[in-house]
Amino acid sequence: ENGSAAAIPIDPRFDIAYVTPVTIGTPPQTLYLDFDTGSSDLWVFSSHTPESQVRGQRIYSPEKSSTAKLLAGHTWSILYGDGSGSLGNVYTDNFTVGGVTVTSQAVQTAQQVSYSFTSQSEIHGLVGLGFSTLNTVFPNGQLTFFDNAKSTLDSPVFTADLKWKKEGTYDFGFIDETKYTGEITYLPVQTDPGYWTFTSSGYAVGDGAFHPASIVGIADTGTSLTYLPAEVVTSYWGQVDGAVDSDYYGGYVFPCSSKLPSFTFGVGPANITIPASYINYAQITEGSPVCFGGLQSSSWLGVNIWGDVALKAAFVVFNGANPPTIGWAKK
Ligand SMILES: Cc1ccc(-c2noc([C@H]3C[C@@H](O)CN3)n2)cc1F
Repeated sequence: ENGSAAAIPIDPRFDIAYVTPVTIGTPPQTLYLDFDTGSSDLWVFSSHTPESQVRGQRIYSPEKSSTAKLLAGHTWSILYGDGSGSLGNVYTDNFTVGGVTVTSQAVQTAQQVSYSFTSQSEIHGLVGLGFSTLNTVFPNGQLTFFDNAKSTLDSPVFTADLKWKKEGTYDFGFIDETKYTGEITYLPVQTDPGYWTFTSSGYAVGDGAFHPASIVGIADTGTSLTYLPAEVVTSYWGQVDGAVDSDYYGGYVFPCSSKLPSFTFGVGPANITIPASYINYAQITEGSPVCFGGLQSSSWLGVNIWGDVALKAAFVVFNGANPPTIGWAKK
């Protein structure tokens, strides 16, 4: 059975993250989770999360679900790129997204969450859509929702149609031709260690010349911004008067009044253009004349990350066939 679910920006001012409604258990408990192609744990705020660490989030209570089963002796612990993290134990239960149901999905219940999760009341947990090799459950790693659902889908794919400051969609099992224009360009995916890793064929700043290059990076719906090699972001921000790479603000900032160039990245023989508006990410603080860039250096990360700032400029197909591929189309 195929499915489609909303990807809702959690903040109307800037696209810090997107959440998607899911139901867990019997009777169904609805939570809004952050679908993250950059990790592979499905975890939720729960009745096991200390009240001091819960601030407005909806919780999953396995003890109220007749279909919940404790996965005895199993624990998990995960750390995200920004240093946040969570840990806990594991149940299996019915899990439904946009009409697609997995009857025995490993649902990781949080017994601890870091402060950045506690302070983000709109995110009630994560659904990892990376490869299951990244799952942190011990002693037996668990399968992602997509890996469990794959065999029931018409096609072993899911697509991301994220939007700028608007609600987009995640589709499961099919490719909706109305969501993109032109052709989808498919690229090979390196699945080791478990990210959707692909190689971009280069970049251009604004209407400038295209620079052929091999930029190896991950497609990561759970990361807000896009992080690329220093020489790429230096040539981009070099076109913006007053832009500086600020230690104080932790990245490239620029005068909010600046006219930014767009940014184009190669996907095989094709390309995707990120509009300037997506790169004018947010004011440092409400009303500040200083703005934070959506394109940042990956130098300190050790990996290039095509996060939401790039993904929302495209229709992206995560093809879980063997071998997996990733498809990019304009929209
Ligand atoms: C509070 C909070 C913090 C981080 C994240 C988060 N989710 O996905 C990711 C990226 C980074 C990489 O680890 C995998 N994908 N980061 C979500 C949060 F709600």
